[in-house]
Amino acid sequence: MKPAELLETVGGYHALVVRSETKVNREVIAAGKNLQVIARAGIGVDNIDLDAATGAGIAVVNAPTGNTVAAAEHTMALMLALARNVPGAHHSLQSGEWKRSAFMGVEVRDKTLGICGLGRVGTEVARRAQAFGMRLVGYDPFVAPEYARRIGVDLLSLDDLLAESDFVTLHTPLTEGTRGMLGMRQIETIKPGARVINVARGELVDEAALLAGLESGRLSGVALDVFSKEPPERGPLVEHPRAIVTPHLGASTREAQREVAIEAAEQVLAVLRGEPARNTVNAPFVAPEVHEVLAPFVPAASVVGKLLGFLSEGQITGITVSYEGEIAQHDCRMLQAAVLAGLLAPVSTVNVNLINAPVLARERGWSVTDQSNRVSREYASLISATLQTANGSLSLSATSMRDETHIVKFNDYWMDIVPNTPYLLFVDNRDQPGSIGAVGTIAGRHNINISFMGVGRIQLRGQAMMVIGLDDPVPSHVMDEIRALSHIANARVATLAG
Ligand SMILES: NC(=O)c1ccc[n+]([C@@H]2O[C@H](COP(=O)([O-])OP(=O)(O)OC[C@H]3O[C@@H](n4cnc5c(N)ncnc54)[C@H](O)[C@@H]3O)[C@@H](O)[C@H]2O)c1
Ligand SMILES: O=C(O)[C@H](O)COP(=O)(O)O
Repeated sequence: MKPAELLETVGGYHALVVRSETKVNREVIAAGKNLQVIARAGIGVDNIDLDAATGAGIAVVNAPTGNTVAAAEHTMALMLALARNVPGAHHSLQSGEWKRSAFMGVEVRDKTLGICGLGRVGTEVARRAQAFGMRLVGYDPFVAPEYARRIGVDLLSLDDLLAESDFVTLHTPLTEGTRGMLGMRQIETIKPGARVINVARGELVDEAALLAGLESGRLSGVALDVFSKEPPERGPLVEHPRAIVTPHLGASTREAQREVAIEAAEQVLAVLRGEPARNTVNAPFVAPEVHEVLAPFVPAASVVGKLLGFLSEGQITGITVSYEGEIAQHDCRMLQAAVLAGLLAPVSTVNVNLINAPVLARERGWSVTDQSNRVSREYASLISATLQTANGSLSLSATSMRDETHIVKFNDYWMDIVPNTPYLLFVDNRDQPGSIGAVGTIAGRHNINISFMGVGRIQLRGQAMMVIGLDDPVPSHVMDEIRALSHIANARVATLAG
């Protein structure tokens, strides 16, 4: 689709699947009112505005393994084409010439191949280059020397790699640390006669420096599959007789496209079903076995957040979420996000979910902290949150039993209520005969149906917390009537419906 057509169409869809050419910018994301997931049928997500997607609560997933071999094979194709001048010789013969001496090549055997980035593609390139009898050196500060040794690569600094390599191939992602990693200084000091291959990202190299290297003769050749601007302008680099260029074909094999399509589609389905997707780029990955343990606590976490929001008074400054028991054995960021989403959804105009809730909380300047305790004395698993506000703090704890959320503690009051009514009335009262009846009488007089009631008290005839499940809303004048009762210190209503 052309950008204008995409903008016009995207609003009608829940999922968008793209390759690198489609720019999923802020405008597209804003127009994608129903989008829940953007899938990149490939690796690089530099064409997707991740901040905008995260802010809008849209999951971004990629397919990082399906095209690895295709990219590695294209690298080998370009390396051999550079060594043997294949495109130039082909072009010459097709234009009627028979020039054998003009296309004298070099062998790759016994040559040094410098691999920058020893990830998936870099590793596959190393395996294949070994079969050609090449000496392998690598630059990747993020892999262990033991790993490099296992794949037959000697780790070097970038400068040493450039000084020793006959062929240099780039396989890093584009990051602020890798942008322009082959610049003017590197090309000026690279081993004389070196050949450079880039099947990763155009911005990793300074294209003017490459051209200068070709023109000065420092570089014997360059092979580029990717460009800082795609398609690139025609010009001296793209048209240089010792440059081989392909239009971003690294992943373009039938096999790779089938694999990345499957990888992307499976994850789109997972996100739409509310299950964890393997390669979510803008949210923490939750392994299926961990998801199984944590998922039942998501509704409990969300109710805790929602109730705290309704019950809090005064400016919110921060929140502490704690996990006890079995859930605390796992990475609980998903539950923290559920508490925050529960808290933020009723007061936000944007769709709040597990993806954007932490970002939205940060944007409000809240301090969000976590605590884990693998031992829970009262429940197999317990999730609690304490909200810090300008007026003090407020805490709630919940668990999940028999597929139901149970609110089991409000501040210091232990209780056990299942919040399955549209409204919950929290009443701080003095524990004395007639106090429950008085509240019930007011509700009855105003035709407000009570579904259940629970009481938590610290000591007999002391302060107590009454929690009443209601089927009907409580108008403000009725709340005033309840608050006016002599034994009532405060009363607050929370809406759970919707
Ligand atoms: N041309 C194509 O069609 C095509 C196809 C597939 C992949 N790619 C590109 O190839 C690149 C590699 O993909 P991959 O799947 O191997 O990624 P990967 O994440 O598996 O590996 C990248 C490696 O780069 C290393 N790295 C990160 N920062 C570095 C730095 N500053 N210096 C040195 N090393 C650094 C990482 O430690 C990692 O080992 C990506 O840019 C990807 O987008 C292009
Ligand atoms: O990042 C990638 O996966 C590659 O650059 C391939 O991009 P493509 O899907 O547009 O071919």
